Amino acid sequence: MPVIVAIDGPSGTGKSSTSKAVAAQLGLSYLDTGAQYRAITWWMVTNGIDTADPFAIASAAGKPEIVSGTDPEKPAITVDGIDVSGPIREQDVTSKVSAVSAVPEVRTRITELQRAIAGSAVTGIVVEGRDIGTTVLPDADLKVFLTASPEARAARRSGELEGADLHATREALVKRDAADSSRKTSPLAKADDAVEVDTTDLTLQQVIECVVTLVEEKRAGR
Ligand SMILES: Nc1ncnc2c1ncn2[C@@H]1O[C@H](COP(=O)(O)OP(=O)(O)O)[C@@H](O)[C@H]1O
Ligand SMILES: Nc1ccn([C@@H]2O[C@H](COP(=O)(O)OP(=O)(O)O)[C@@H](O)[C@H]2O)c(=O)n1
Repeated sequence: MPVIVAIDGPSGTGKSSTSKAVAAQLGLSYLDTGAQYRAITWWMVTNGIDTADPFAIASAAGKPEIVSGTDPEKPAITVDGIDVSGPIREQDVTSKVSAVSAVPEVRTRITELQRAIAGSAVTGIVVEGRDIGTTVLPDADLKVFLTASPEARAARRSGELEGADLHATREALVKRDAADSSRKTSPLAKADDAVEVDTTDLTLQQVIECVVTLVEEKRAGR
């Protein structure tokens, strides 16, 4: 039976790094759902859609064709055949993604894609995001909710960007968490049956081992 693992949590808690490593170690597929929301946001920006106008976003939501790779060793994402893995990480997209992903028509479209990808994973899949355990895959075999202090998350994120200001990074993270947690449609939230792991004082390796153990316990029926 394929194993379905949902990993949710705010930005910088270690979802992507942990999910990729767990999937690679256990021979599972991997899906970065944040990259899909970033990709649709990139398309809106590139096509001159006003990201502050939910009606404009809603009417364009069905237009871009988003294709996600599921190999944890080389995650890939294209929009209308264009590789957008670089551009979707740029500041402009990061600052607009919460507004775009709050639009119900966007979420319906992307959620359908996510369910189709998860349903076709032969050995199973690790899917990471904000609403995977609560909305996208409520019947997942294992749900993990990662947390970490805003200070630790900001330090991790600013470590990735040359010349990043720690204070500004922290403010931007907290603002995005608030927008993602307060939207009406499938907000960032811990599912009741998710295992919460606070990664503030854990190394990435410790978090990976913890999640691998949880998956193995589930597979063994414990
Ligand atoms: N437990 C950890 N301790 C220290 N650094 C970490 C830890 N987990 C992840 N990181 C680093 O923090 C950054 C953000 O991690 P990432 O997996 O992208 O988080 P998320 O997907 O939740 O935003 C990456 O540079 C990653 O290497
Ligand atoms: N399942 C998901 C995943 C991401 N998102 C949105 O996409 C944004 C970017 O997600 P991400 O996982 O790439 O963000 P980081 O953790 O990399 O900073 C989030 O801030 C949410 O607004 C969402 O709404 N639902």
